[in-house]
Amino acid sequence: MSAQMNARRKRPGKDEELTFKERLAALRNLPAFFRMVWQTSPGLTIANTLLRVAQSAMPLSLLYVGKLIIDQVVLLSKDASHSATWLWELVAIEFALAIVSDALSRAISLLDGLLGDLFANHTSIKIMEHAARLDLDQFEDAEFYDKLERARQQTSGRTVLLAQVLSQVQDVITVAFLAAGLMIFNPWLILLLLLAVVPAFLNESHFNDLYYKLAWGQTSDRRELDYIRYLGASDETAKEVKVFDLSNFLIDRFRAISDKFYTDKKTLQVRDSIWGTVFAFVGAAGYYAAYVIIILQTIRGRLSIGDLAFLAGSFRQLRTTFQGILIRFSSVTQGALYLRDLFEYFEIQPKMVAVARPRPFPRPIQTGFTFEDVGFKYVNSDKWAIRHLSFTLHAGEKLALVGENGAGKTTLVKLLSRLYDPVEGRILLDGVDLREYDINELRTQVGVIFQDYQRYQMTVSQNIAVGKITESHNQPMIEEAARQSLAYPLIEKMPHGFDQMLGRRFSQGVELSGGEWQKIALARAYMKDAQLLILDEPTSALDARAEYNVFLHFAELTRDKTAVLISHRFSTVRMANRILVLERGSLVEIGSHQELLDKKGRYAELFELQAAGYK
Ligand SMILES: Nc1ncnc2c1ncn2[C@@H]1O[C@H](COP(=O)(O)OP(=O)(O)OP(=O)(O)O)[C@@H](O)[C@H]1O
Repeated sequence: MSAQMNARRKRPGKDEELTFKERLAALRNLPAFFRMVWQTSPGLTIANTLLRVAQSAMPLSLLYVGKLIIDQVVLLSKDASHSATWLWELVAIEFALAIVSDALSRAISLLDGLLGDLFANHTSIKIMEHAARLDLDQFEDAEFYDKLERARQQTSGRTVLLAQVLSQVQDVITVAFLAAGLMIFNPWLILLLLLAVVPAFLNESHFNDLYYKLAWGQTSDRRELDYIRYLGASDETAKEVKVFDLSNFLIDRFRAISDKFYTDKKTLQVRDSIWGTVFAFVGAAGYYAAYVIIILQTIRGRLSIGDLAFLAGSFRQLRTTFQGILIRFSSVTQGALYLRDLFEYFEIQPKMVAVARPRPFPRPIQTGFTFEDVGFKYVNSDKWAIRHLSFTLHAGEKLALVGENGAGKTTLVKLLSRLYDPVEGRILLDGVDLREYDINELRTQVGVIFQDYQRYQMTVSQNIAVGKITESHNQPMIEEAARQSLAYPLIEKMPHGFDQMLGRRFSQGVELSGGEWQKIALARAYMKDAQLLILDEPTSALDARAEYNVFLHFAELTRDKTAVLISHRFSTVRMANRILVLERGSLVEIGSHQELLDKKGRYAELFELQAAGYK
């Protein structure tokens, strides 16, 4: 079983209980979380902390000044000759404290907001940076996707966690201040306080576990829900949804999943609110018991009226703050559990490790690429996509790959460009394993345009520049690439030329035909000065004449380069020096067009088949 599967088994399942210990263990993620917050902005983090410490002293100060005011008022009401100066000074102090406290809360919530936004951006960037380091096959794993999804959710959810943890620290200090005040008058009140809040906390904590487990178990369904929502309401899918009349099918599926989400959550929410009410009652009983004690002591003359107001106020405030802390503890640990998902995602390491001392890429390539008994299967499949494949792609050669759908042509190309490494055998470049070369250098020296290339909803220039993004400001180079791919005349006719926005997603974007998109995408191949150029059916949407011209041009432009092209059109394929025929992942024939025709084998058969279609 894979390490990932093992990791999954350890996670709380439907029947497993998330223990208190596990919750505490999740708190271990907090230091790493704070490191990330600190990296986001040291200045804002310090300012936020200082303001919160100042704010935590406010409740006790306000209550105490309030007590002094009441005592003064009582004194003055009994003895009118007493000076009132101290009373008015106290009122002025309370007024000042109230203003400062209000200003502090506003400043804190401002800093929370700013820090939260910066943190969300910082985390999103880290998630993207990490995704860029991972291997392609990791993206093809559903479990990986779930992790990525949960990590992605962290970015906004965790800004709340940040405010919660900081408020928690602030409230703990507030409680310490208030409790100290209470202890001085009557330590027993603290015991009553615990009785009033602990049961409510345990209840809250229990339900938070259940909410977390519910959300955890729903991750992959939630992904499906997002996908259906996208299919049902997106410019890219609208055409097919209409033509195939899919909307009801999609809506029914959406309703089925979302109804289940709703029912599961509703059951939990109803139980939560019933128990919450019961424990709120217990809490209120604790508070009023304490109130009665304080009142009795005041009647007996042991406490002044000011003391009564101070203690009752302190107790009430302590109860709310303490309850807040305990309840928040539960959501902080829950947040920390989600953090575990984020850090688990960051822990996923690419399997294609770079060699310690990579070899420089040969310039120029001497002998070429040799496949030695290469076998490959995708992680999510038991079937060999390629098996026992041996051949050499000679330096400077133009090789065409031919084979029926699913024969393994694209897979071969992905292996050549090291998107994957072979599972069996090896691929050599000038006699040395491809894995020994620097992967980044390899990527600059091998240019590939895939059949499912991306149609970026960006400008024409940007769409071409993705071929070599470091040259995105090199307009002459971009225009030259467009000339070479024969896209130039098309771009010239666009209202904004190279600055034309493509696609329908953004305003003023124009949509292109399939063939027009291909010409633009092809220009990416010419952005790189790569030694090996691979075109994987990037011309399938071009009409026959356009494809012929593109390849004629391609052959001319790559005269001293090595090239691999995949096409289902034999008029194009025959331009190659040699043709490799693949069938179910294995090589069946290799040779020039004429040699293969003379051989009257698989190639000749496929060629005749196509020729007959044109007759
Ligand atoms: N990402 C993937 N995960 C699992 N299996 C895959 C994946 N990509 C391709 N395959 C499988 O590998 C085999 C070879 O696919 P490949 O895309 O290389 O074929 P191809 O010759 O390029 O086909 P086509 O002419 O249709 O583009 C197929 O059986 C396909 O189902």
